[in-house]
Amino acid sequence: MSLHTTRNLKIHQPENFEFDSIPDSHSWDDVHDHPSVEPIGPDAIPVIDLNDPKLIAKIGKACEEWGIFIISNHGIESELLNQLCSQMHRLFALPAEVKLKVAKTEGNDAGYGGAPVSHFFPKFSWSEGFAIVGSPVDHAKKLWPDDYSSFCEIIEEYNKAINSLGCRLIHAMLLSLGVSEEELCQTPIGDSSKVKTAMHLNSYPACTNPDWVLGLPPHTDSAYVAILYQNGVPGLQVLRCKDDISPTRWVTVPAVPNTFVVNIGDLLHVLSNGRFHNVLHRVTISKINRLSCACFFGPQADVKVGPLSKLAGLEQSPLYRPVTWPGLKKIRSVLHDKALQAIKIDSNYIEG
Ligand SMILES: O=C(O)CCC(=O)C(=O)O
Ligand SMILES: [Fe+2]
Repeated sequence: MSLHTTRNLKIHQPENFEFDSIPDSHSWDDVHDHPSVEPIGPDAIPVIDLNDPKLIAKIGKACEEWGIFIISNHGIESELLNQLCSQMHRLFALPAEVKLKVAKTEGNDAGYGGAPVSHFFPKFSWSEGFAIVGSPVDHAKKLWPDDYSSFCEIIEEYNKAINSLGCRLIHAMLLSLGVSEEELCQTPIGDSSKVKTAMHLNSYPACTNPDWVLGLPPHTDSAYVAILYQNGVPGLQVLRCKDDISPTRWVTVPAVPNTFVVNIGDLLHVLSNGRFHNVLHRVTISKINRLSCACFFGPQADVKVGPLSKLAGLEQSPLYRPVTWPGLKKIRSVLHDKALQAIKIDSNYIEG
């Protein structure tokens, strides 16, 4: 088995997902640290219709209580989603040596490899990924020298559609926090020209014995918000902490056709002064190949994000120091899940 373990490419060659038995390198000890439960009863993940007249209130409640929700009636054509899915199949079906031509390199977030979060864990994830930041054309030319344009066209079309959906959702989230329509454009997050996206295509190969493998280990996302398309195969789980009814558990997010999953990342948790829940999530594996496309929305590199002054006013003091998106990613690359702790107003952490 050939393992690629350079800093940005913690991944093994894709053809080697066909193991006779799960090797120790891919077998996680703590997959069953908490029970996995179905999304029913009090654990039913909110489903929000974007045409709902009570949209703002429902989104605000879901962001506070769950940090994740499913959206329907989003207006993105199912034909475009099918085409995106076909392009993802086409990409991940390429021979390993072709995909490795576009492997991520030091200091470059774009390209083929594992998720950045993988480096904190001793085991390998059962997944491969391809990150797109800006145009994918240079990478696509290396992958399909004679036919790269169909991939780029679909990615571009999807990017446009998901961007306007993302900005619409961010606006609704800000309105739910009490920011007025007039104030929206004055905040960097409310000004859609200042919102930046990154797209992660993920493939989670089928596994005959999936009980002790993980597609992605537990993590929060650094961005404001992520919008996830999944190919009809469930796998994503979110952590719900112990409450009056149940112990701490992993709730499986359903894969409802023609919907997207929206989850809150660290930067919206900071901006909302801790009101919105940056939900911890992971990906489990099944006997069916799963594909997903996660689009992350965050501020331009030079924008500092701190608690909205409206929320961190007289009644509640600000909890966090302002931070840029690259700044937060850098702190996460050192401190992993303690990064937000480090930017708390009362922390002594000094950025290196
Ligand atoms: O594939 C998924 O369901 C989730 C992906 C994810 O969490 C990520 O890319 O950060
Ligand atoms: Fe994530």
